[in-house]
Amino acid sequence: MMISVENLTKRYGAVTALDGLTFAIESGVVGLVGANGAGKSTMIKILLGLLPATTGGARVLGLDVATDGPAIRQRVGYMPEHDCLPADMSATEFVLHMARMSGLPLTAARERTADTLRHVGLYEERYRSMGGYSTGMKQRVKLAQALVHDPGLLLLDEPTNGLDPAGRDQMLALLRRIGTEFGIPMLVTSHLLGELEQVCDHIVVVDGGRLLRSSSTADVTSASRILAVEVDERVPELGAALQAAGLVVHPAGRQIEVELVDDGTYDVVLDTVVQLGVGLHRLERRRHRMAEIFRADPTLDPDQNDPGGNDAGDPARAVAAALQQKWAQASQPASGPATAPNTAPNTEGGRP
Ligand SMILES: Nc1ncnc2c1ncn2[C@@H]1O[C@H](COP(=O)(O)OP(=O)(O)OP(=O)(O)O)[C@@H](O)[C@H]1O
Repeated sequence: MMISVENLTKRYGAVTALDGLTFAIESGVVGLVGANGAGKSTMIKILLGLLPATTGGARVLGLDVATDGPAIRQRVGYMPEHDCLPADMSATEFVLHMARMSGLPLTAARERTADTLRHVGLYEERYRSMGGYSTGMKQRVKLAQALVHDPGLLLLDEPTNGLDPAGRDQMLALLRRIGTEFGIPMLVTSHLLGELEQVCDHIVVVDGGRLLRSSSTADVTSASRILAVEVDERVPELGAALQAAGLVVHPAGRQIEVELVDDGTYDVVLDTVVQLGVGLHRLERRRHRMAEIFRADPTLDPDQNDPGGNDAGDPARAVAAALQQKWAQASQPASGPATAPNTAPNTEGGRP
């Protein structure tokens, strides 16, 4: 078991940062998502054995956070949220220092430092002082120092914090590679659900210190009650014809999205396509995208709350009840066949 948390509560005086959380994660890339102040950093510090829980407990890689903190920190790589890099050191000096601190002998530490800096894409700049680094480069040094001792688990606190959209995408791609190619399990925190959806196998959502949901990404992004229809031509005419046939349709670029009423909806779409004489490329139930679950309510939309792709505007705190309802709606199994005949594979899955 990678992480198990049992009835975990953490209070700072009158502030309850974590409130009776229970969840367990076997392995893989796990996202811990919540608005700023939801308790994510507190959770990571408890998992590292750096901060005692008020009540309840947790185990990391089978070790008890209350008693095995040093052993956990030896086996786990930690990337802190805030800037913590000495400006006058180079990436090589710093990462080498951290490798030595974790107990690696000098030759092995030198080799691991060079390899790790290459993996995170910092090889060229490795001898420059970090004071001159961009935010993206600093985030990659922080990731490198977490990776350098070949940990059994990575705990990454807001690795995309402060990055522009391109920098975010690069960091997410890097994390995905570390998770899949190197097979290192990790817990990644973010206040942006949409970006965690891209890299995580499992998502844990916290709000105001309480657990809203812990489930696999595939469960959350279960099939929606929307049919995606793609034809080779005459898209607007098909939309109008489907509307005339009594269906609710939404144009979506070169596709049309049709609200699924029942199994008969498939027949109406197929008949209409045949009548128009156009070629059908795709007809299938679309999967939910996580960010979409928030979209109906702008205060819960992570992208709208973070329009510039940076943390200038903190997202509004999620409203627990509304959020829970949206999760529930999104994961309701819809009836009817998952795909219609003659459908192409669903190639979605990237960013909305
Ligand atoms: N040392 C502390 N003393 C008092 N309150 C604290 C302390 N650390 C955190 N808190 C409070 O606990 C709550 C959870 O904070 P935490 O930093 O864990 O949240 P977070 O989800 O990581 O948010 P952020 O991304 O902004 O760091 C917040 O209300 C915060 O103000």
